Amino acid sequence: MINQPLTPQQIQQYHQDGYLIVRGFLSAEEVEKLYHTAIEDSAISKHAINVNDSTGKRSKLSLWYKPGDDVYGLLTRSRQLVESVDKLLDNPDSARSVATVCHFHSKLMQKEPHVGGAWEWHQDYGYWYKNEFLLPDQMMSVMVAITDATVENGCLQVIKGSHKMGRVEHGFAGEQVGASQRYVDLALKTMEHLFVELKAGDVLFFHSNILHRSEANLSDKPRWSMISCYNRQSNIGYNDSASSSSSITPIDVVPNEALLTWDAAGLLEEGADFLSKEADVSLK
Ligand SMILES: O=C(O)CCC(=O)C(=O)O
Ligand SMILES: [Fe+2]
Repeated sequence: MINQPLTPQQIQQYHQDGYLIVRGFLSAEEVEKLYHTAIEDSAISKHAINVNDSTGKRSKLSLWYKPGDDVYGLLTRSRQLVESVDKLLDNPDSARSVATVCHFHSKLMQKEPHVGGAWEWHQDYGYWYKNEFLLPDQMMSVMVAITDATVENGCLQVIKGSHKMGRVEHGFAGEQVGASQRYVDLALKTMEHLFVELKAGDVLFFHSNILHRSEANLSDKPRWSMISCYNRQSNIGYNDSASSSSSITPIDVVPNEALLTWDAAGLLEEGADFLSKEADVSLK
């Protein structure tokens, strides 16, 4: 894992564009460990949820709230990741800073070859608004590429700078929540539409209000990624009961080397708070 703070230029770029790519964030050895766990840990497949897109293609994801001592938990809790997030989130109380970064949830996105479905244009805050979080600048997502993500296998797409629009109206699109097509079309008149291709080990930080989508995976290659969502402790989700308050519990930060050197646990079979589809208020 790289071991250096984000630069002022990177921070400025995030605020301007609504996203920031950090290439080579993870080493090949770290990516290998994450990939093998994704394939081998039975908790991941056991708790996978299928989400259909509007054409009936199926995306698989496993979502959990409390980050544990498994390799994914150690990554989301790593000093490098948490300090980077801290630099990017709005901070009402600069004195406390890193100690106020919380983990809302993480999900392992499994876009399988030929099967993995598309995601409609949306803002993550389109979902989270329904959880009654009030402050979108205190929330963000971090996508870690576990495999290469390309145009062919359905990489993420963003509308650069669209986070500055604030929250856009969302409605249902199949089993997903989608942003108002009218506002997406208007945004695309002046803002740049970009395909975010990532190499395994690259990391994409993105604002909760940036408009993003992805296409189905029509290729022979899997597109796996982990998306971790972070929140500042001061931002209370008043309708966030499902997450047993993980979103306002400061992260127990671990050293960067924990991912490779600690004796990682499995993703807990029993008692781990994986999401079931029925429990998600933002999908209702
Ligand atoms: O994995 C993707 O392509 C997008 C998923 C996404 O945006 C989400 O789950 O909020
Ligand atoms: Fe999203």
